[in-house]
Amino acid sequence: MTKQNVVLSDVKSGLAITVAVSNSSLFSAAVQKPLTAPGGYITISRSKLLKKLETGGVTEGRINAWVESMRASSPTRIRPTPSSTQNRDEGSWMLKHPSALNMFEEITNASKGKQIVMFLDYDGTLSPIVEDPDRAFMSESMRRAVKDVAKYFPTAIVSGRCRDKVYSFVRLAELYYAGSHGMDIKGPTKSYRNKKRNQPVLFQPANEFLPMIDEVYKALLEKTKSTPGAKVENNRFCVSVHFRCVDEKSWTELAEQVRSVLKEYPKLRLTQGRKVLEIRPTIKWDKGKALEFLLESLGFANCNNVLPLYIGDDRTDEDAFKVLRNRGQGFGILVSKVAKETKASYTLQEPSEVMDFLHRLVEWKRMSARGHSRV
Ligand SMILES: O=P(O)(O)OC[C@H]1O[C@H](O[C@H]2O[C@H](CO)[C@@H](O)[C@H](O)[C@H]2O)[C@H](O)[C@@H](O)[C@@H]1O
Repeated sequence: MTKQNVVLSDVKSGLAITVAVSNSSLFSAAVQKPLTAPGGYITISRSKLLKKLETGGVTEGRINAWVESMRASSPTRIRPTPSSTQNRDEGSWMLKHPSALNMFEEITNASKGKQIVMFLDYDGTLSPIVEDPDRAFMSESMRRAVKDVAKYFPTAIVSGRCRDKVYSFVRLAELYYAGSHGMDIKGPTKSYRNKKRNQPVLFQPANEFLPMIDEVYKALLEKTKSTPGAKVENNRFCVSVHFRCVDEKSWTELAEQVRSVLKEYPKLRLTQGRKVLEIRPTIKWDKGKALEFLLESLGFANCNNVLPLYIGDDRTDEDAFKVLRNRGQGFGILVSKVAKETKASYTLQEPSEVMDFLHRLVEWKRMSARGHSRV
């Protein structure tokens, strides 16, 4: 048996991550050739995974910097008419990160002889950003586009949300789902082609943090209830504290409330998203690791015959863009209307452009399949 693939289980002990299940049997659902991977084992040591990324303590300075960066991107600060300097900066940014629609041929050319694997973030990528996180629905047309993509390419949703929640929005059983920033991974429950039900995959490296996350969720609910508009969302292996509906004047106060709760939990850390602070375990696991895990489990460990495409709009998606850059494989595509520091290669402006891109990919695949059948 080779050590080629990582297959890690949702074992009760949480982090004893060695699994005796053949990779190909776990991931056969939406996978096409050449995805018949040999089974394999890899053990990731508990200590390596649990190595803290930083001390759990979040400094006041750091919190203030996050609040400042949220303010900088808030509509009250963005000037409606960009100055010439801004125009120039946006122009050079677009040269560095051109539109994935304009570069479509380059992308498909790079995929010659390779299997495209599609990774999609949810909020701000498949659904537009809205005020109420519980109402971030995906349009029917976007659902159809994703469904079509998954007919041709293994497709995963990689989200900061709780896996069940993101599944309830997407509702496509043929996809892979990596919820809680990749800390909760499940394979397709339905094969698109033969509708056969498969054994779901589970990988939950932060299992032992569940009681702590639950506790901190309750503490945050209590602590922030005095701040109008604040919303605390339980994402199972992480917690989000939303600033979007809070008066900007109270952002520092809300951030301070978060910090005061967090200082009791040195094993948890904070990251920042779009008007949200996210609390998660200090394990070395993020969306980038989830991407690698899925690629390896699909049989693409150390392979040249794969082209991963990852589309996302958030800071947390940068971990995945970085992995693709470091591998020198595939492309990160950032969804953004404004210039941002990013490791992505290309950009799309908004979810409607993401849908156009998915449509073009399906159309291109159909055309090339027809072309081949004529030869
Ligand atoms: O990784 P993602 O799928 O992008 O999830 C990241 C966070 O997305 C959600 O919050 C964001 O979208 C909300 C709905 O549009 C919006 O109200 C909020 O301001 C955004 O930050 C989700 O609610 C969070 O739990 C996720 O962590």
